[in-house]
Amino acid sequence: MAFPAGGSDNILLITDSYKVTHHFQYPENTTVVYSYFESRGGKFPSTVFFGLQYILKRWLIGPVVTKEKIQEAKELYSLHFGNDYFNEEGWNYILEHHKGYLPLRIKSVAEGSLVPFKNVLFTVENTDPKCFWLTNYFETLLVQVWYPMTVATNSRYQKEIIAKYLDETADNMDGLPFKLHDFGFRGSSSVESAGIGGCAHLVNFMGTDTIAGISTARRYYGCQMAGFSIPAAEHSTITTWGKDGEYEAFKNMLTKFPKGLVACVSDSYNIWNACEKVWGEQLKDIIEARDGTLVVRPDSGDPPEVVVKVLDILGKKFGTKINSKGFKMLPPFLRIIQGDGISYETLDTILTNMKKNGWSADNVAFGSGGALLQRLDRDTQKCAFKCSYALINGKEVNVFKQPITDPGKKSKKGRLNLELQDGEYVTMTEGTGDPKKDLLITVFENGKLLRDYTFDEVRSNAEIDLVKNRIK
Ligand SMILES: O=C1OCCC/C1=C\Nc1ccccc1
Repeated sequence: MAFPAGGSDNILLITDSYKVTHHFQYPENTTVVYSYFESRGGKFPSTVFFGLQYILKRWLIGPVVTKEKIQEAKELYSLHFGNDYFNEEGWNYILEHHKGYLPLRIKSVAEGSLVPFKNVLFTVENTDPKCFWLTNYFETLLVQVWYPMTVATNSRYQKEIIAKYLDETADNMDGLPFKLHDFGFRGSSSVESAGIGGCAHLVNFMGTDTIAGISTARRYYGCQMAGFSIPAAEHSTITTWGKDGEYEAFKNMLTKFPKGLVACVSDSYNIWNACEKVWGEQLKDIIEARDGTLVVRPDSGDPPEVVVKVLDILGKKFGTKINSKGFKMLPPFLRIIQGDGISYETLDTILTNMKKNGWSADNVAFGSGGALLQRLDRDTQKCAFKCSYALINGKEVNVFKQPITDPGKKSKKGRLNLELQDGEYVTMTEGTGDPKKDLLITVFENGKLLRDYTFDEVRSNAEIDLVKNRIK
């Protein structure tokens, strides 16, 4: 998919106001500013690096600087500051000497990599000595990678929890890719965010209702179909049949979708009655004869209790079998999806209660919305972008901050490499790294994308090694 050369967006406006004044503030004869991005720590010990490619393709590749954009920015910043701070000369230089392509080099760890915090994830430096001021101009945009990275990370750690319970209570792991379904489109702050976050979740899973995420994977990661869904009811398609019409509504679901998977929200009035009487008696024969699987969806109540109670009722009505790990399984034509109150924090409580009551994790899939795509911020993984090196008057300077008021905010010094030593990631600082061992790959240089990851590659890099992770 060719990308519009710079598109219609004005990249000169995609920054923080104060950065427009920073070209005045560096030392005289600064010719290189080199900065890096890291997770300093936070909720999860490692981070799935993902989403830089989206930002590069969406905003930075091609001749993104034009005469018109310079003019628009000049006018806007003059009004915004009430003064003439805009670096017109600097941007005209990029237009004239680089034909509007950004003279930057960005090196990053492979997308999908799981990297422990406090390791360099990507670096940015100017490739033209006159454009020292450009490196940090794009901090604002590049640091937004915190979002896809954090969604991919949060989603991945939920995958590890589910994998653990499947390992302990299921015959195999085959169902894992479809165990956490994205319900988060409506709870996202924008269609663009849903696309980015929805795509990030699909690094780890194959089930989603967030179509925007599918579109993002198609357009930015070359993946024709990154996720799948099935016919499913919502409350309106049940409640429009009336309080006394739930049997008709449910029967209609089974009639209109006679084969394959079909999900039906069952808590509109009384889920215990729905499971016991409607699914368990009135529609029992159709369900048992059906060439497919009915997925019952609770959507209220205390999740650990509700899931087990629904399993118990359906198990009593339809029977159960004990699997190879000694846990109960519903018949193959019956499953549950719990799409309410699901998050990294609550998954374990539900799965442990199921296990305590003898139920295999394989009976249930989960849906997650706001917690999956929205209840995160840049601080969740403490993402930061800092200058660590500069060339001033031809002299190399290792640049750093070390606030007396927060040692945790100390930044790394010098040029950085990311290396594997005894299977562990190590960040080499102050230029001590071996370039031949550097895992930071040049993905962007002078407006060109040098490495285009496929979604399959990203997924492969992010794969959970179930043997390595086999939780004892
Ligand atoms: O029940 C289901 O079974 C599996 C397919 C999706 C699904 C429900 N989707 C959904 C989307 C957005 C908000 C709430 C639910």
